[in-house]
Amino acid sequence: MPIISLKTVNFIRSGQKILENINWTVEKNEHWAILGLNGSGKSSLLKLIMAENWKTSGEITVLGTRFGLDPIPELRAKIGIVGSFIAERFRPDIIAENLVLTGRYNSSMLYRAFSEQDLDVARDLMRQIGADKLIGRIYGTLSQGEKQLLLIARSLMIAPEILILDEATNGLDLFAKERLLDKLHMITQLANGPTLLYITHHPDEITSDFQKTLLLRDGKIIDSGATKTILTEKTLTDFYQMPVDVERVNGKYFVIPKKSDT
Ligand SMILES: Nc1ncnc2c1ncn2[C@@H]1O[C@H](COP(=O)(O)OP(=O)(O)OP(=O)(O)O)[C@@H](O)[C@H]1O
Repeated sequence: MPIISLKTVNFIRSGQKILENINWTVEKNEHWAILGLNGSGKSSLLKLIMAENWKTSGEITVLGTRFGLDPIPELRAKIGIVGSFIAERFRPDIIAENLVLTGRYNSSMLYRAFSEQDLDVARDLMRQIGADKLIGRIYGTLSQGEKQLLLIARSLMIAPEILILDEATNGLDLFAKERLLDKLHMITQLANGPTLLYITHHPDEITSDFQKTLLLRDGKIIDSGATKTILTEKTLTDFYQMPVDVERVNGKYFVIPKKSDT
């Protein structure tokens, strides 16, 4: 049974069709990249899956929860999210491991009493993903890359079944980006690790960890399937509606707009 199923889903706001006729299924441990230009509906799609947006019509089932029929709060506790709209929710003076611990309560502050043992669990998680140097650091003083790493540790606090990364490499330099992709690779190797949904503008970030890719344009799925059949010159030229070349270097896909002769 798929862990995510969307059938003829539409999402309309302010009279605008933001997502139209979305049909998509995700199987457990099938990691997906979602590629689209600005405003194509990528964030709206992930917010639908997390029930932060509510569908206008169609059927959505995520981890066995049928939207509109089953309770949603338990579902949210099974989905981890990393993205700038989460990063902005924390006070700059929060200590790194305390921020990681907030993941357990799906909140941006620690409202409840917590013990040193609780913080040890958070610290262990930070060590597991190679963020040990951040233990004891103040969130507001961290670099973009360090903040992203912390948010990944936070999202793993609940051992999520689905981990959504929304433009997680925003603001990262070349090497920090590579380290983050390596961390994601580590996560795909975890026993009982989450299924990843990786939202990006950049095809070169779609590593071999992402077996499937979905192309979104103007709120519609233009194509989806095995990454190697999607990230081709023909499919991407149709998708971008601009001629592009696709080059593979060290297993990465680089998409280069073709220059016109004039
Ligand atoms: N609640 C809303 N009301 C009105 N319009 C909305 C709403 N939410 C999203 N939109 C519009 O829907 C479109 C898709 O937005 P969305 O944020 O999903 O795109 P995106 O692909 O994530 O873009 P980006 O790559 O720029 O982050 C945009 O034109 C946006 O302005």
